[in-house]
Formats: sequence, C-alpha cells, structure tokens
Amino acid sequence: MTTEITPTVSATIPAPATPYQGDIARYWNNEARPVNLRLGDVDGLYHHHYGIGAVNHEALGDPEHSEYEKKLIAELHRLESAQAEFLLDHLGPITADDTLVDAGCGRGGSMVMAHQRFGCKVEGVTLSATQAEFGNGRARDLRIQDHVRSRVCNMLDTPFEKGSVAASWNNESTMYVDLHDLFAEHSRFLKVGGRYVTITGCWNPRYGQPSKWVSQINAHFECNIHSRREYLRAMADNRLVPQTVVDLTPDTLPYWELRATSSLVTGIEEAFIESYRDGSFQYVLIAADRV
Ligand SMILES: C[S@@+](CC[C@H](N)C(=O)[O-])C[C@H]1O[C@@H](n2cnc3c(N)ncnc32)[C@H](O)[C@@H]1O
Ligand SMILES: CC(C)=CCC/C(C)=C/COP(=O)(O)OP(=O)(O)O
Ligand SMILES: [Mg+2]
Repeated sequence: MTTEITPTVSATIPAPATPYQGDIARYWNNEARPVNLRLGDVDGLYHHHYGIGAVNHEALGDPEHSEYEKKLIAELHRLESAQAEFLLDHLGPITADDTLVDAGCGRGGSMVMAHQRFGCKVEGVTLSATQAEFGNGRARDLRIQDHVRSRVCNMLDTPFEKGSVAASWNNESTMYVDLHDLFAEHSRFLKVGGRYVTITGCWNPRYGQPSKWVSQINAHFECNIHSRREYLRAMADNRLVPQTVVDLTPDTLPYWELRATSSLVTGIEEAFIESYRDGSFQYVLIAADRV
C-alpha cells in the first residue's frame, strides 16, 4: 500500500543557518499575540508591523460605548494596512508579469495587498514554518495561491535567480540580519533598474548611541536595531541608491498613543513612544534604485 504525502511547508524546512536564526524561527512559530490576530481577523490581512496616519476619532466614537473596543481594533488595523499601502506606493510601476519578493514576510498580509494591487506574483520568505503555512492557507482561501507563495527560507540566501525580481522589500524585518549581507542578496536578485523598499525602525546617530528604550525593544523582540547611518552605508556598498527617505516617526506616534489605551497592550508601547519622543529612535521608509 502506498501512502500519498501532501507536501507541506513543514515537510521541507531547511535547517537554520545559525543558532540565532533557530531562535528567531522558534520565536515566530510560537507567536500568537491577540494584538496581531484580532487585528488580522478584521478583514483577513494579518500584519506584523505597525501603523501610520492620523487616528479617526470620529469613527472611534465614545470610549464608554460597548462597541468601542471593536472599533479601536479596526482603527489600529486600518493604520497598519495604511503603512503597507505606503510601502507599496514606493515600489514603482509594477505589471502583472512581474515578480516581487517580500523578505521576512510574516503571515503574508503585505503580500496579499501587493498581489491585489498589481496582479503580479509575490514570493515571501520567513524563518517560521507556522507563518509560511498560515500565509499559504490565506492565499488558498483567497484562491490566489498561484500568485502568492510563502516559504521557509533565509532571506540572506534565497533561491531567486540573479536579476529576476522587479521589486523587493523588508517591512520591519531588517533588524534580524546583517545589513551588508541583506542588501547584497537583494541586489543580486533584483533587476538593474528595480526597486528596493524598507520600512523600519532605526536608532538615530544624532542621539549618540542606542538609548535604553532601543535596548528594551531589542530585548523584547530578540532583534538588533541598526542605525540610520548603517542603512545608508550598506545600501551604497551594494548598488542600492536611495531615491526617497521619509521620516515616518510623527506619522506612527498616533498609532502607538492609541494602542497604549487598548486592552491589547503588550508592554512595549512605552519604549516606542518614549524613544520616538526623545529622538533616539526613528521610523523610516527608504526606497532605493538598484543601479
Ligand atoms: C516583525 S515580522 C514582519 C513581518 C512582515 N514583514 C509584516 O510586515 O507583517 C519579522 C519577520 O522577519 C522574518 N525574518 C527574520 N529573520 C529572517 C531571515 N533571516 N530570513 C527570513 N525571514 C526572516 C521573521 O520570520 C518574521 O516573519
Ligand atoms: C520597528 C521595530 C523595531 C520592529 C521590530 C520588529 C517587530 C517585532 C515588528 C512588529 O511585529 P508584531 O506586529 O508581531 O509586534 P506586536 O506584537 O508588538 O504588534
Ligand atoms: Mg503587531
């Protein structure tokens, strides 16, 4: 008797490249915070990034109202999706024949949005088998699995052909890797004339060194936040020339101030709010041309 085996992500998980990557894979495999799942449940787009834009206080209404918490969750989610839309705005002209790469794709919310906007293929890589299965499940639910695919793969060592990708991004996933290694890999698989975009938190060299708040964020997420200077230097060294740099710090503060009032707080809100306010930490978008 033969048993048919349906290939799943977990059947083909590569060994972590380093012990640290094993730690990060475990971290995301075990992550199930309500602040992420309940926001994703609003419309089926699951994000692991933060929000930008003004809070719509009119839509929120009276905090004493029984529906207020539900509206608050919908509002936080709207701001997180607005962040992803802003990133996609900077990818340049993408056609349905193009392939995009989401490096550190999480549960795949941004990938679905990119496919819905451009009609193109979107390939995502994450260290977490749980996340890749989740993202592929959502793609199947939406019947876009031919176009949107997540896999367990180190973003520093991907299977994408040299020069085959029209645009790629990291949405809050650069703080887990060495930036020179990361940009060398994007530069390899991007077409000349292609576009790279990141939205990230970075420490501000004007402050001096990483503040205690930045250290607290690193410890909370087991990550290693880089400085703004490091981004620009590593891009320049890898044929990525910044076309647009936007300081999104003032645009993300309202999200954090609202989140701090919700029942879904995780305890990291103070560190983000204080570091954005004291200037030690910045939320930035950098869009670069592959030259
Ligand atoms: C904060 S989440 C961001 C997820 C997604 N970009 C989003 O906006 O929802 C960080 C992601 O980076 C991924 N990651 C970290 N290091 C990685 C690596 N070396 N290779 C691939 N993915 C990595 C994690 O697995 C996780 O999916
Ligand atoms: C800007 C910086 C420094 C980001 C660090 C990376 C990170 C963990 C992002 C959000 O993930 P999440 O959505 O899972 O976090 P949370 O549970 O806090 O919403
Ligand atoms: Mg979140």
